[in-house]
Amino acid sequence: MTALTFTKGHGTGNDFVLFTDPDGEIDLTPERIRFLCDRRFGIGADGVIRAVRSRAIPEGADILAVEPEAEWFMDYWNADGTVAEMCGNGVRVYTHYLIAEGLVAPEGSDTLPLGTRAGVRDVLIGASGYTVDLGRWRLAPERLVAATGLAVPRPGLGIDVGNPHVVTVLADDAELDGLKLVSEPALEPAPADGANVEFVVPAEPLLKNGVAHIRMRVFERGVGETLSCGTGAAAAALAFRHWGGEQMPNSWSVEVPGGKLAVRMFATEEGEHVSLSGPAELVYSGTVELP
Ligand SMILES: N[C@@H](CCC[C@H](N)C(=O)O)C(=O)O
Repeated sequence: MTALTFTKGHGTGNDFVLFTDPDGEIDLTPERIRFLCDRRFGIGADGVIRAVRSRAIPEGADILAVEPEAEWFMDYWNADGTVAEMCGNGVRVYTHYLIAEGLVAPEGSDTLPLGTRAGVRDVLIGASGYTVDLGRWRLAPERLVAATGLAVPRPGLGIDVGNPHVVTVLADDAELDGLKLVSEPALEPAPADGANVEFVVPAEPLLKNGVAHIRMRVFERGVGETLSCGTGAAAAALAFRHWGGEQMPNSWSVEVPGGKLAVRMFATEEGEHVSLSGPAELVYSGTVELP
């Protein structure tokens, strides 16, 4: 048995167990992750985030070659014990945790570079929350999406923001609210590594003060339906803008069951980036015996 000191946190209801293992000494197994995320037999969370120094794990070597300042790596695991490349809500909560634990001490509205399996991600620390630059995004293949509550499969647009997403637009609020996301939506053709699946509808009105407003529900790869998915919100806004064409803005507000997230697309020298802003909360800390 190993005693683990953890903190529970969330970003718009997407919840995580976080702990510090600077030198990567804890043997993290899928079984241990499933235990930590179990809402009845463990702590309960959508995912686990280990704070580990980039130099302490193999994936960190590539990170440090690109950005020597990225001292900390977000070792993110889904509740089913699989690892994922990126977590948009998780990276904000992770930043908040690193600051609260005194592991980083950024000044004022500084930017913190963090290692992730999707590469280096810069987090801007603001007075009212965190903004993460999710980097470049790309279109991925279209797929048919079948889910309980949908009479017929719908076309879904593939979007990669470091991790894979398929976004489907539904007719209206009633159709979105009528979905039963108790089992994994079926994708045709099935992506080899799976995907997070987002269902979106426009809000009424869609455009307000130059910002486009949409509502979203999500079935996360390796988790199930969650109250929010940050990278999913970015993918949903990107897909909607793709469908909407030139008249669509670059500022988006995405309402999820757990709150609201802001997404912005902006030009950089290497191509268009997408950013995600939202809250991050730490709720409680404790100790648990790992099996
Ligand atoms: N909740 C996250 C995404 C977590 C990873 C995802 N389930 C995957 O497997 O890609 C977010 O806020 O982005």
